[in-house]
Amino acid sequence: MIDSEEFFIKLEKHIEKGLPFVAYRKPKNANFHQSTRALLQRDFTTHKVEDYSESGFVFSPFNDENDAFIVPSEFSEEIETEYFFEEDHKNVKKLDAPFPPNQLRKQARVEHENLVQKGIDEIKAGRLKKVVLSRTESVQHQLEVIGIFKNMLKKYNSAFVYLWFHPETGAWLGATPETLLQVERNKFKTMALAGTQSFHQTTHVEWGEKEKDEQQIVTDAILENLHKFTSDSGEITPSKPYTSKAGNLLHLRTDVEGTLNPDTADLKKLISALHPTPAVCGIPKASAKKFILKNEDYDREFYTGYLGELNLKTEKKRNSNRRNQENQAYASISRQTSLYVNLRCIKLDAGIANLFVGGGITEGSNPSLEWEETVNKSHTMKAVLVK
Ligand SMILES: C=C(O[C@@H]1C=C(C(=O)O)C=C[C@H]1O)C(=O)O
Repeated sequence: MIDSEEFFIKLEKHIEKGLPFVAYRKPKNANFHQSTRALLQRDFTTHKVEDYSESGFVFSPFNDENDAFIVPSEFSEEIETEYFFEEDHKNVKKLDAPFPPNQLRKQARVEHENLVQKGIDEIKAGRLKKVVLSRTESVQHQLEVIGIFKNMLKKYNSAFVYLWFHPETGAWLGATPETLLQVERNKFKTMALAGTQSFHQTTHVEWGEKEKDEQQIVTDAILENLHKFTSDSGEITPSKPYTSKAGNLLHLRTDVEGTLNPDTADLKKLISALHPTPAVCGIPKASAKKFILKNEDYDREFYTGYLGELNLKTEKKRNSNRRNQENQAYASISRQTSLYVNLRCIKLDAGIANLFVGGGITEGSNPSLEWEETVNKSHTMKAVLVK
């Protein structure tokens, strides 16, 4: 553990040199704050994931035909610090004023509503059941990259917050509420996250039939996709759907966990069975992906891809509430995979921040409300671009 000043100086030096690195913090767990960690690669070599036996931090695009990058532990310095604030409970301010002029927004609105309508038509024609459609928005920002990252760490305790830099991908930052997959030994966890509404001081809210249906579709698809990895000797248990807060938004969420059948569970196959999930792509997966690649008029790149620790050596902290014998087990070293879906993210270009926002479309979707949802989602990122 180093102090946070030294931690951020090390990141800055890496940025100056243009070397690949990642800094990140996992979501707060039952009020227990996670430390902020970084993997700082020592040289300029580009490493790609080959067979998912690698150890390090992976950064994978939406389109899984393209390569996934990795900052390997083997060639990196690992550092860790404590850096957190109790700001998460506050509402994220709506920041419409300083951002793009109305003219631009009108055009963007029409374009996004047309795209959503196209998706609805495709669903009504019976060719798709659900499709997630998105757009990008470019805004100017005044803060340098570490300042934006610190803002994310301050504001979003319950998200997975990261800053990724690689000379081949550029700088990306995000605060995502969505787990793709966590695996430790033969235990796994994932979630079905879909349905969105604004947060107004309470998480005790009602959900409409459209949101409940949409979220159930995602849960069912995840359970079905995982079945072959858990059947026979493994098991899988979904929670009841519940409301989960993410910045200024609420989502409907089901946690799924279980044990894997060691004969069929292979990390590469498991990831490709899940990614891209119906929470960011659609159903059926292949046709939804095709529709997205053809009809969205920009390249998602790493937005709605996944990222996180891959087979990373982790020393479990002792838990003083447990009996001695169990403490022994909890102090052991294991390999952990902790992957998140790359949502609520920003790609930085000199002076410009490109934001990415989307939403799930089903037969009952309304284009104008879908536009509003993307505007609400964009506040998560806009709020960290200002002082
Ligand atoms: C696609 C995004 O979010 C996804 C879509 C959601 C929805 O349609 O309600 C909710 C959470 C995410 O699974 C995004 O944030 O860009």
